[in-house]
Amino acid sequence: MIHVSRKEHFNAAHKLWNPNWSDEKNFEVFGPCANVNWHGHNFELIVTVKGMPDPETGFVVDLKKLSTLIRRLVIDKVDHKNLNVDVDFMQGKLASCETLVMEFWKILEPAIKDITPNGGLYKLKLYETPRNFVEYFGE
Ligand SMILES: Nc1nc2c(c(=O)[nH]1)N=C([C@H](O)[C@H](O)COP(=O)(O)OP(=O)(O)OP(=O)(O)O)CN2
Repeated sequence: MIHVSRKEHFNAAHKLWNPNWSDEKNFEVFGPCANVNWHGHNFELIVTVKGMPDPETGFVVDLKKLSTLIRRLVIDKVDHKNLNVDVDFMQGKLASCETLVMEFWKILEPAIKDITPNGGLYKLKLYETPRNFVEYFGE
């Protein structure tokens, strides 16, 4: 099995805020990430596909097709957006990295299967800052 990865980039605003809590509790738990007027990040999303190379192309997945798919299905929906306000699949959800990768997985997994006949989505890695990142394997 070979792992093949593509990195994409997006900028987005958000705030960490639990609507079931008081303002005081949100500020206590989330600190500056609960800033009422939002804050932004330069996110990096790394999508890893696992599979066997096709004997006719040598590819596990065509990286150009993978990039086009990630941009169309995910990046175009979140880039230069407010994650809490503008993004349909984040409505009513806490705008953490954990939530984002789980939502990205639901969108990307079936679409990647279609372009990866001998494999599929293996891992999503999302950097929110150069030092904060999460990884998700679909379970
Ligand atoms: N488990 C999670 N914890 C936190 C998340 C998250 O999505 N999941 N998010 C945040 C904030 O949105 C943001 O990432 C905090 O940024 P910051 O602490 O400023 O991160 P830096 O790496 O830039 O900070 P340094 O202190 O300079 O290293 C918080 N927690």
